[in-house]
Amino acid sequence: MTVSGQWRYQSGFGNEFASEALPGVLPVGQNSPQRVAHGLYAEQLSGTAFTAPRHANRRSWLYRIRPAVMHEPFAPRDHATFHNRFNEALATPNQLRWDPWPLPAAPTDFLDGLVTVAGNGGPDEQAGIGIHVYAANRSMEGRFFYDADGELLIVPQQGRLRLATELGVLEVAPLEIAVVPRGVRFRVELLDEVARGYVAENFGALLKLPDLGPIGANSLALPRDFLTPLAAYEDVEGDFALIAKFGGALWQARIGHSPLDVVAWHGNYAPYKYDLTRFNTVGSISVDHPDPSIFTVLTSPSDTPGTANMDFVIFPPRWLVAEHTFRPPYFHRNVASEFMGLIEGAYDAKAGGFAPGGMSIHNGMSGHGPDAVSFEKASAADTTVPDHLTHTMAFMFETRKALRVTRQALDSPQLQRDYWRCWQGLRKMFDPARP
Ligand SMILES: O=C(O)Cc1cc(O)ccc1O
Ligand SMILES: [Fe+2]
Repeated sequence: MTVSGQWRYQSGFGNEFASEALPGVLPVGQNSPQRVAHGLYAEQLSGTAFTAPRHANRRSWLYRIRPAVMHEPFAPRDHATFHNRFNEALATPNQLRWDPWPLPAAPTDFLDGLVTVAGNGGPDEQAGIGIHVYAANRSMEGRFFYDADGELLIVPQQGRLRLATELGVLEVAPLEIAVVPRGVRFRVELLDEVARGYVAENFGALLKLPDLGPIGANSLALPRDFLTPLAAYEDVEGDFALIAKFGGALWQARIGHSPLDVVAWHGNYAPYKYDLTRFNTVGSISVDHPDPSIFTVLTSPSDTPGTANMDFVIFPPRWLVAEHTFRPPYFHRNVASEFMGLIEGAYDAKAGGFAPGGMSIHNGMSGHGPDAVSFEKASAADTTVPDHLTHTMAFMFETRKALRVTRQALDSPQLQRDYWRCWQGLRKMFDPARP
């Protein structure tokens, strides 16, 4: 299938965008004219309550070939591995780490290749996150998906994806991320042989840029580096499937046409992508290791000020210059819970065992930090010279509630049952006589 339109983007975060794949479609001075140009239908897609304060209000107007309601009834549909059942096992205080998630042997598309690893909260609470991995070797064909339960933050680790969405086409490669808003219908095509990555399903408030406080008006992720697609549509009929995630479960309906039929749209509720290598990383130029909140790309606030429903945090290449400082991540226990993934390279707190495509979970108040080898190395390092961390990109989905791990993730052969041992070599060094 081909999509008509242009593969180009509009820049900015949460702007009032406007885009036409055919000129003259967008009505002027109103949103819902009696008759839309070219016989299109007008449809609103709301991403926040109608009455949300203006600064937080998100919605778009779509001008499309057929309204979204045109499909046959939905019926529940099984998915063996993608769900929101976060109470299958006790929430564990154990530190957990997994080897890279395996690539599929059988033909598998993005949707079939989704595996739920952990999560908290859920769609009914409108709070919490689902954490999933995907591994695929073919494009979605003849089917379209939307998630009514949360927005999807997609973090490719291997292989480029083309996300053909109602609002246009996004191409994302490893070291880029994409966000598909709640409700937006899309198809995932593979641009390489295989694709693997991570997905956060955000049930809470929409992801937004963090406040910068005393950092000032710039730094971290810059709004103009976020890219939203131009309108692009396909006018295709056939026997297709529309798959919805609704209420934590999957549903499927027949649909006689491609729902990616939006010829023009305007508004501030739309998918976007961001190149992580654009992140303007800020850190200490004196002493000590700042808390990783300084590396926040996007945050979903909770109802408690300063306490996020989820943060998306990255650990990009950077200079470490702090003097007489233990430079890697410190030992710590965190009130929040941390899921980490690795896109490329190595992570400076883990000398081994944390490989690209792998992941770890350190739940609230569970001790963690550098492994014994990393600790020894950083304790002996010369901190009068800068250290350049290159070719590395780890990330964290941090969330206020404990991460409840799914049965399939706990039982998987990828789980490193000896992870705890990486800290057991930390030597007792205490000696009251030692300076
Ligand atoms: O646990 C981790 O590796 C993530 C992390 C990194 C850091 O630099 C400080 C705190 C923290 O939780
Ligand atoms: Fe941590």
